[in-house]
Amino acid sequence: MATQPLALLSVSDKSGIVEFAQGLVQSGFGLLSTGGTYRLLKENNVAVTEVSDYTGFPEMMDGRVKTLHPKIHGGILGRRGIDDAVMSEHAIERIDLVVVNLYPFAQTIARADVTMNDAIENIDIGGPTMVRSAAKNHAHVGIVTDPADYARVLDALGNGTTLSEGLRYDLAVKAFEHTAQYDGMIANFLGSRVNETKQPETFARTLNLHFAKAEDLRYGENPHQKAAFYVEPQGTSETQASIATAQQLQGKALSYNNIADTDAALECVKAFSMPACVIVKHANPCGVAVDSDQTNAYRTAFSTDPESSFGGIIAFNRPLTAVTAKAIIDNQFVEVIIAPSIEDGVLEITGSKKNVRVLVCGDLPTPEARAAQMDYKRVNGGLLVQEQDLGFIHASDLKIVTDVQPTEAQIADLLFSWNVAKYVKSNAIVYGRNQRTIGIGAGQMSRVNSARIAAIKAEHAGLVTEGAVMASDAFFPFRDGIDNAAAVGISAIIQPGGSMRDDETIAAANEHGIAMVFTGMRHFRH
Ligand SMILES: NC(=O)c1ncn([C@@H]2O[C@H](COP(=O)(O)O)[C@@H](O)[C@H]2O)c1NC=O
Repeated sequence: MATQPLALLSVSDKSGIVEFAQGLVQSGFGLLSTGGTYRLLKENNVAVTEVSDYTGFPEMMDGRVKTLHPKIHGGILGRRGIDDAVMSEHAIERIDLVVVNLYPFAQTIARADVTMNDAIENIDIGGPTMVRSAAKNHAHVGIVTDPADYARVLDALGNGTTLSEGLRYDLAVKAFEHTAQYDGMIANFLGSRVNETKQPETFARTLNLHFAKAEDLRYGENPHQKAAFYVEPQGTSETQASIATAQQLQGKALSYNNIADTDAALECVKAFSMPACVIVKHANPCGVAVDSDQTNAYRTAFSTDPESSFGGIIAFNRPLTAVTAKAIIDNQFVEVIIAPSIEDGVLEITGSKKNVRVLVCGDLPTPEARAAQMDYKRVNGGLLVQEQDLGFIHASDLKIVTDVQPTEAQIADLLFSWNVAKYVKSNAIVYGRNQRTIGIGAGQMSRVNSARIAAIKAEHAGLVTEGAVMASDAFFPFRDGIDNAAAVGISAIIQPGGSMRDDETIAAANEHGIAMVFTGMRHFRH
């Protein structure tokens, strides 16, 4: 074998590998490679030796054993200056650079028709073993696991075969992150099939999550708390149009609370198919409106609770127009505006207030096409995991339980208010009319108090509750909530039903001449 340093190339994703290999040869490396990678390089006239020729062992067992050989792992793991004699005794050459990406396990298990055998055969063994060997021995060896790094590695090599200590360390950390994610996926897949029939279950035996730090934040919920924002690596989730993938076009860095509130606003506005505006303060919508005219939607949402909207987060489900941007900037102090996209001229307008953060998130999925992600809530010593609440109610799902039947307009307003209530912290009461909120009562320990607060807020904003509809995220345990609604002129109510005392609340609604519908679905949000 040559005395020049060797690079070992063994990749499943072969994009860019030929050009990278050519660059490595130019830099002075001799190349070793496994079957498929070897053939591709050969076809492209790159000088390369097949691993099996170097080890003297053929690849065998349909590729289960290719690189698992002391001449490979000794060449990667050998400590230069300490293990030289033993390497030379066994004719082990130095392998100074390892370029490996792994069998496509994620893509394999994403297939609807995947079998257990497909999954097992796509568990890479030799690849991670080389990745880990090289990463462990990063004092001497470079490890490249991501084709996106080929260019910077060639740049860093210049015309030599040595990478800086800093780059080798960085690549080694990346390599261990890669194998950790890979093994986590395998454990999640197999661990959700531990029953006798190996049928998939929703929750695996252990939960292995992989998030990458997007940024350190100035502080957390409060200035004395340290914080950072971690996001799902792209391509590992079905997340569409999210705060994690949104692009910030203007304004200073988002804070911890900005991120949480923008998420709340964006997820709420996704619930509407018509043009809508949601204004959020402290994770609760404080004004929501649907209107074919976006500027009207904003003005109406704002008028629900101008006090709370001050310093709020505003989300739209349609491209932000310059007219709406001007209406906002002329009207209020706003922390964040997020929309699928912005029209020409918006940034000139919002830029007049330089601290206003403007984000675009791309097109939103339609309300019913949203894919449920998992929701995580940390408790001391544990993690609560559930599916995201994407339960959707149509007019045909409603059960009318009162003598008075709701009108079509009332049903439209009931469904609108119900959609808002889903995003309000429990106990949630939403008064609405004409596709807009009139008053919102959030986060109270008693439902009747949320109802009182919604009425107080409406009055405070100069809005009339007489004739409005009311949505309650959970059933009324007593008739007092209905009596309270009647006292402020509520004409129709939407609630899940299911209380022991449903008869009493239905009787109360009948007494007051209020139409009431049950959804059969609860939307607690804690
Ligand atoms: N078994 C082994 O010794 C082995 N060594 C390398 N691999 C993988 O084989 C793939 C490349 O194969 P090929 O060059 O034959 O297309 C890479 O994803 C690499 O991670 C192996 N495959 C699976 O474990």
